[in-house]
Amino acid sequence: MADLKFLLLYTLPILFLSTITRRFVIYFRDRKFIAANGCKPPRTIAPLWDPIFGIDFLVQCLKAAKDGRYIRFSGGRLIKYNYTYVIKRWAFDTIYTAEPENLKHMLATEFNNFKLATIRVNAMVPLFGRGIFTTNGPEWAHARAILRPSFTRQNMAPLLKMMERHFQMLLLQIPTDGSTLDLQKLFFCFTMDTATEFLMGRSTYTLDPSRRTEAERNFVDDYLTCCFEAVRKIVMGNWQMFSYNRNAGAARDRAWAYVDGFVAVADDYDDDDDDNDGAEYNFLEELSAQTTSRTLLRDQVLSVLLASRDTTASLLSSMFYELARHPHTYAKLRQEILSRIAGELPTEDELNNMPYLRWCINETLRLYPVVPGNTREAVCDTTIPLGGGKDGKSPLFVKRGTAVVYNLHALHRRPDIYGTEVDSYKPERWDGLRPGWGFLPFNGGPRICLGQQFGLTEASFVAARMVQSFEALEPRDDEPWAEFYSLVMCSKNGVKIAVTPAKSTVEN
Ligand code: HEM
Repeated sequence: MADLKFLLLYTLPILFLSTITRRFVIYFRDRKFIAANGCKPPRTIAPLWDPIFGIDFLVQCLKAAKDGRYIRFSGGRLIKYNYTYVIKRWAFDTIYTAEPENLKHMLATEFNNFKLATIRVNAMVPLFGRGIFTTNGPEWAHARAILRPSFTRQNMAPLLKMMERHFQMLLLQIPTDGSTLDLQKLFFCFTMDTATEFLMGRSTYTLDPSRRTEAERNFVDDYLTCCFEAVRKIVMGNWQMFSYNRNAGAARDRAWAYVDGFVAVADDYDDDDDDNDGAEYNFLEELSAQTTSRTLLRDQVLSVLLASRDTTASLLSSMFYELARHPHTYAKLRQEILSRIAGELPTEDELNNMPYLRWCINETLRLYPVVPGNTREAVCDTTIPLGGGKDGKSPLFVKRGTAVVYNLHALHRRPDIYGTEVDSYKPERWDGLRPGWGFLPFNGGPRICLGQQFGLTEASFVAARMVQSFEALEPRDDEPWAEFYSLVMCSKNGVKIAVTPAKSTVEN
């Protein structure tokens, strides 16, 4: 009884007072910071029916995601709210932006003031380990430093040879009798096969069942289970800490064990080794010269697999979705490619010197950014340069821990950067266009995509080989574009087309 009296008389009031004092201190500290940095209140605070948890906004997001239009929905809000707005909930604010200056500030100029979103890191680390894609600060810098040499020293010739072997398998899956195929499915298999061979020296052979073993089949299944689980956790946000998925845990253990097998023998690879599967280049072998930590090697391999496989497949799928619907563009692209490399395999130099091909790729990445939405979290009290004040031209205060969400759907459709008809697929708009921080398919600043050149070369190679192999494409799907958005964005309905084979093709 005496204890309760003590609690009521002293402890609770002290707790209450200290909370109030802390709030005051933070409030005045924030005011001082805001004044010193010239920050103004947000130009736009999006209205919420439920200002406590923002349930109404959450329901709208989930409904849009279910209908395959989440990115269009969230990008549309940014366009409506002048490219930067704030959602204020009881416990926290979130800032949304599609302003090039804000992005440059956050991703480059003030890089150290922002980190990857905690929700993403918490969702992915248990499944993919602590690789470049899931870490921040010195741990990320170390990962980037040991991975960079493998990308900068890359001689693409052996990789193009490897891609051609897998492309031959892809060709065998394409019916030439005018029947319908889903090209997206094939592209995702192709990039799984090339990425695994590039990274571990042994392909998963999803396009070549005659060479695929049980181990590869299981690895692909387990890897996909981990990807789905990561997305599920990201969608659950902070509630993910209460979720437990035994199947995903078991899939993770098997996938790690599979990669560990390659890590263990990385030092022993040589060109004549059967285990090396005839691979002309081995990433793990290169990487093992940078570090002896097997865990680190495995985590980096899984991170790069994640970063490379779905991204390139998504770009190729969206590109052929549009090319099948724009026969004139396809004919023009064919003309460029055949005029330079009619009956031969393309080299890296040739691929890098075909302007129309690059315009088609850029236009695809503009309309269908592979990673269309992303988030950074403030690691300290900081600012972004635009979005404050009545005209939105003043800096906006970003409190430590606040998430800043950026959306490429809105950024890539800004009429002030891209002119008219921003929703149409027009590769010609890239003639002389230099959008700078208004075009961010590979991100920017110190965390810019490490595999940009690899991804562009692989996409260009496959596009050129498709164009050499097929005279015309025909869309076989009347559905309007709907997004399937998991770790990357692709078409919910696949890319259903039919092909007309070319009269003459490449002699291998
Ligand atoms: C069309 C193809 C690709 C696109 C559009 C793309 C896009 C991106 C984007 C947007 C990021 C930043 C993600 C973030 O910070 O949240 C990123 C990071 C990364 N990408 Fe790519 N990527 C592509 C292909 C590749 C390929 C083929 C590889 C490897 C072979 C690769 C390796 C990486 C790595 C290692 C990172 C992490 C960089 C870091 O955090 O420092 N990417 N990529």
